[in-house]
Parts: sequence; C-alpha cells; structure tokens
Amino acid sequence: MPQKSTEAYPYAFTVSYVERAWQHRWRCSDVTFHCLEGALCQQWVQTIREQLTALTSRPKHLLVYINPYGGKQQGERIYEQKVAPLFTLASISTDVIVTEHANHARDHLRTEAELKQYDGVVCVGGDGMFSEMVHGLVSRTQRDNGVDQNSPEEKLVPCTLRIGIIPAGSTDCICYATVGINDPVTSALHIIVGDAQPMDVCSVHHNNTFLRYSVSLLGYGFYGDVLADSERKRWMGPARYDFSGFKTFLTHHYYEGTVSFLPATDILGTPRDKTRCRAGCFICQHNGQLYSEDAPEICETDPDVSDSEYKGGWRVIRGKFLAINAASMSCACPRSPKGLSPAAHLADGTTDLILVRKCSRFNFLRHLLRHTSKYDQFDMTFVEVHRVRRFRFTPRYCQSDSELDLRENGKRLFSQICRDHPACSCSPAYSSWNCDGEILPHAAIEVGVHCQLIKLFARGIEEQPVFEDLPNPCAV
Ligand SMILES: CCCCCCCCCCCCC/C=C/[C@@H](O)[C@H](CO)NC(=O)CCCCCCCCCCCCCCC
Ligand SMILES: Nc1ncnc2c1ncn2[C@@H]1O[C@H](COP(=O)(O)OP(=O)(O)OP(=O)(O)O)[C@@H](O)[C@H]1O
Ligand SMILES: [Ca+2]
Repeated sequence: MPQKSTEAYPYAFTVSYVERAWQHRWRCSDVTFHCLEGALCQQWVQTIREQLTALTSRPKHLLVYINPYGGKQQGERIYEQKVAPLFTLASISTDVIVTEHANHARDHLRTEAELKQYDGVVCVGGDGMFSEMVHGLVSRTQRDNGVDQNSPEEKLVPCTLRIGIIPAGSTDCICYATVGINDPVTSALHIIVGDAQPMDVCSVHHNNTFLRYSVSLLGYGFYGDVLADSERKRWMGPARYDFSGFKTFLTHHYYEGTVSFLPATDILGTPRDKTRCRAGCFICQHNGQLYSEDAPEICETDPDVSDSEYKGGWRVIRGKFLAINAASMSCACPRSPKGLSPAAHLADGTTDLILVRKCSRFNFLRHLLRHTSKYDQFDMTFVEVHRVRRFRFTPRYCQSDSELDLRENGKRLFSQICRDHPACSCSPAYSSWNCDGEILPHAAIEVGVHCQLIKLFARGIEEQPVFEDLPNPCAV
C-alpha cells in the first residue's frame, strides 16, 4: 500500500532498540513513529519513558574507570566515540576517571569512592583492569562487613554493585567468556539493558596471608613462565604473548610438586561435558548445587594412579608437571576460541584443575594445538582434569625467604640437582603462578572458590540462531 507522506504526519518520535548482529554482537538501531497529533505523540513518549524508568535493573548512574594504556592504548577514544554517546542516549549519567597509574582504580574503589550513589562500576580496559575492579570491590565489601580476607576458610560477602567491562585490552578473556565477543558497543548495550551475570571468584592464600583474587586462569608452569617472560617485553604489545609462548614452549621446563584438591562431588556435570555454560545456564542458576547420581564415590586409594592418594576427602597427587592450570571459567579468547576448559561454568562455585604432566615437546604441542581445534585437549594420557572446590600446591623444594627475594630480583632458581650440575639442562625448581595475568610471588598457594561473589553487566554467551534452519525472508 502506498505510504502517506510524512508531511501529513507532522509529529514524530524515535525509539532506539537493541538488535542482534553477527557473532554475538549487539547493535543499536532505531525506528521513527509519525503521528497526526502532538498530544498523542507526547503521550507515547511519556509512557515509554515511564516504562523504562520502572525497570529497576537498568543502571542510571555509573562510575567509569578508563585505562589509557591498556591493550593498543585506545581506551579513551573507544569510550568517547563508541560508548559515551550510547550512555547519553539511554539517559545514564556517569562520573569518569582516567587512571593515572596501575592500581589507581583498585585503590579508589577500595577506599575513596562513594559507592552508594552508583548503580554499577565500569572499566574500560582489559583483564588487568577488570581484576583491579574485582580487588577494589571485593576488598571494600569485606572491610565494610568486617570479614578478614587473610583467613582462607572465611566465607566472603558477595558484592552488590555490578561490574561492566568495555573491552580495550590485550586478551579480553573475561569479555569473551561472559559476552562471547570483545566488542565495546555490545558491552555498552549489555550495561544499558541492565543485564546481570554472577561469577565465581577464587581467593589465593599463602600461609594464611591473602595474596590475590582470580576469576579466570591460575596457571603454574607453562602459563606462569609465558607471563613472566612477556612482562619483560611489554613494548611488543599484545604480540608479546605469542613470542613468549613460543620461547617458553621451546624451553620445555617441568616442575615438581604436590597438588592436593577437594573434588566437587555434589554437582551435575564434569569438565569433559559436551554442554557449555551459556546464557541462563541451568547449572549456574542452581549455584552448581545439584546432586548427581553419577558423582564418583570417594575411595581411599585409586588403583589407576600410583602417585595419588586420598586424605579426608582431599586427593593428593605428586608429580612432575609442565603446567598446572585452574580455569574458573572457559578462558575462551581469540587464541583459543573454546578456551582452556571449554565446559567450565561462570558461576557454579568450582574451578577446573588441569594437570599436564611431563611429556615430550611433540606431545605438549599436540595438547596446545587442540585448544584451537574441535579435538579434546584432555583426551591425552599425560593430561588430567578435575572439577574442584579448593586446591593447594606445594613445590617439591621449599622456598625460603631469601629465595623469594632473589625471585623478585629477577633471578631464576634451579633445583638441588641443577645446582650440583650447573651445566645440565634441568628445569628450574620453581615457576610462577599466573593469576589472571599477574605474577604471584609465592609458588606454594592455597585456593578456594567463592560461588557467585560478584556480578557483571552481562548475561553469558547467547546461543546463536542457526541461520540455515530459518526460512529465507526474501523467499516467503
Ligand atoms: C600452536 C598454537 C597453540 C596455541 C594454544 C593457545 C592456548 C591459549 C590459551 C590462552 C588462555 C588464556 C587464558 C587467559 C588468561 C588471562 O587471565 C590473562 C590476563 O589477560 N592472560 C594471560 O595471562 C595471557 C596468556 C597468554 C598465553 C598465550 C600462550 C600462547 C602459546 C603459544 C604457544 C606456541 C607454541 C608454538 C610451537 C611451534
Ligand atoms: N594509568 C595507568 N598507567 C599504567 N598502568 C595502568 C594504568 N591504569 C591501569 N594500569 C594497569 O595496566 C595493566 C594492563 O591493563 P589492561 O588490563 O587494561 O590492559 P591489557 O592490555 O589487557 O592488559 P595486559 O597488557 O596485562 O594484557 C593493568 O594491570 C592495570 O593495573
Ligand atoms: Ca566456575
């Protein structure tokens, strides 16, 4: 039918809305409505505004921290050009702080920020900036509630404010695992519509002293060594991880020690599942607290593994490891689209402990390559994976305070055998822990998972429609 010209309908209003685009991206579109009477137009606008104001999940006032030096140093530009106009359109007011040094955002959140006036906090940066937000907010919440962070057994109080991430970093692994893509516009729209995604947080302790929190990867051996080497090559930008990854792969160091862990036996699902943690995940909705008929019984000996034993519900494994990784979420990122532990859950109160034992370089390469293909990286004789609630690691050789000082001065310590034979190519005694991209000073650590300690402005990765199955709109 022919459309009447807009002159016949002199009054109009425009509604902006979210449209799903390709590969988990969201875009802002708009539609303009025309009408004959000004009063009617005004009534529509008023009603829509009232409906939107009544949605309590939508933030109205946000505190934004921008790291001007994250990733490719585009944080400020990304925020001003892509995000701020959308916040204005959605009537969200903001207080913006451009950080002046590392830990600026963490310390401001922990001690100074007047959090009561905000509906959420947002960081523009990468995983390191997100980690600052987590540390600031979690520490502040514990302090306000009189909880001692130094006690590894302490139950932590969940944070009420949600955290938004506008990706502008090198890895953006948190964004990938919670949104499915590192796209600033998509993340801004998830904040605007007021999404909420709970997330687990691991606390890391050494000798009853709190060290750090982790939300993605705690990695000893390979990923610790990659990070330690890459820190000396910051000038290379994001490419430093590939360079240090290649170098660390060639050095092929293994580390001796004991891993003890408390298996998560009261849950449905395993790290080898084919199902994935997606928006509205059934397992996370139940805090991972599902009883499984198939849950393995804890027995006191394991006939398959000669170097493992059980002690009071804890399983103890001694060995030589190329890598010990704890993935609290999938850790999906462009380098590994399915992640270190593809079936890990964002909010089930567990972490997937992956043990890669000493093997040949060729086998380790096969294992690494499987992170980039559809093949199962755990289906190898030298790899095992356990879904756990707590774990400890103790290196075989004890670390003295003077050795810790040496480590901090950048020197590498070699094991007793190596010190006796300086010319041999033995592995050093200790690696470092990569804790969400930060190096930890201690090799001996104790880790506990705190179920759903924080919330993000996200909804988990949405299942993608299978376009081939939909009727072709042109043909109908
Ligand atoms: C042959 C190709 C195999 C590729 C296998 C790739 C697996 C990559 C898995 C990446 C997991 C990232 C987990 C995220 C950790 C974040 O909390 C943290 C903070 O942003 N990022 C890093 O620590 C940054 C860590 C970055 C680690 C990059 C490791 C790159 C390994 C390259 C190995 C090359 C071997 C080549 C042999 C010919
Ligand atoms: N103004 C600043 N100057 C220097 N460093 C800062 C500043 N603000 C934040 N940082 C630090 O920069 C580090 C990296 O930031 P961010 O996570 O945003 O980027 P990234 O490129 O993803 O990180 P990475 O380089 O660690 O992968 C963070 O650990 C953060 O503490
Ligand atoms: Ca988890």
